[in-house]
Amino acid sequence: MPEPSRAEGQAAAATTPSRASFGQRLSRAIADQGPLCVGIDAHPAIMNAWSLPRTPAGLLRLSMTVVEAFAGRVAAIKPQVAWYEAYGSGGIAVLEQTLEAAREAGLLTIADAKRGDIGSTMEAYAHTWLADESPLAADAVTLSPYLGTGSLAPAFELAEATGRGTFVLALTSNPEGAEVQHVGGDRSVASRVVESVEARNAHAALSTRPDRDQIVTNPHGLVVGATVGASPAAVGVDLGKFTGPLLAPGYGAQGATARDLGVVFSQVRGNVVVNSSRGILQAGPEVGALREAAQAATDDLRPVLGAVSS
Ligand SMILES: O=c1ccn([C@@H]2O[C@H](COP(=O)(O)O)[C@@H](O)[C@H]2O)c(=O)[nH]1
Repeated sequence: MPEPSRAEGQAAAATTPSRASFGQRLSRAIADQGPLCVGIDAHPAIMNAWSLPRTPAGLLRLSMTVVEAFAGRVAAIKPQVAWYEAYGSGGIAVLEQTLEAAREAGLLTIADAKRGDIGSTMEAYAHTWLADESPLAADAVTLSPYLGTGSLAPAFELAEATGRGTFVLALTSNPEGAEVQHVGGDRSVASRVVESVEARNAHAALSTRPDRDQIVTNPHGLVVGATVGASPAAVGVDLGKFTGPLLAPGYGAQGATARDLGVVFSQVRGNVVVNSSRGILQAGPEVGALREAAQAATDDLRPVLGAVSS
């Protein structure tokens, strides 16, 4: 691996062809395709339902079918990195191929890697997911702030330098998340994470609020589960004031509905991307059936989360 450093980010900025920021690209994709993000989760139940072997070849078939089915039809795809790592080096090679195929198809990718470590190690994670020359570069990566949001700085810097994005776990969709994220009441752990990510967006200084076309340009987003109900306000998180994109897992297989999303994101329009993995993939393996499932989800979500015209 080439030496990752702060200088690398600056060098990358100098060589990256000028393109819209991740926030802009995602916001436009949501406006054009709707708020759905299809997750690639090679869960055994899905592999079995698709009659795929649980091998790198099966994983490749699943992944390429998702890219073929959804390029130009959903806002983004979110490969769950854990299911690629589960196959060792063969799985990582498939992830590289998947990210490349999505890039060529013009489909935005969010690598769900949930990385977070001390700053020096974070430089390596940042390089892996966010450097132009990395075979695993995605449009954005999910990050865990458990070692302190400041420790994620190498990823924030490289994302800003290369026009990519980050999504930091704030209020996750699993019920156990509350035991850590809600601590502190209206000055909760989650609210402090949100504050730090917002400060980083202000530092990136692309914009302070959606412009009149509801385009959110800032690169750093949050993961806020579709299942969290009215808890953001209760723990001091005002999503209406947040200026980056929001990634909402939990719709579909985890039980959250469009109505639930309307509660969580009542103050937010236009910059929420909603993940559904098993809920969509269970319609496969036929491309037509997958597209129908995605269209039904998009039609369900658009009235609740679509951009408002100004
Ligand atoms: O808070 C979180 C953060 C990430 N996830 C991930 O999203 C998908 C959800 O899959 P479904 O099949 O739609 O339930 C999965 O990769 C999770 O690791 C999450 O669910 N909640």
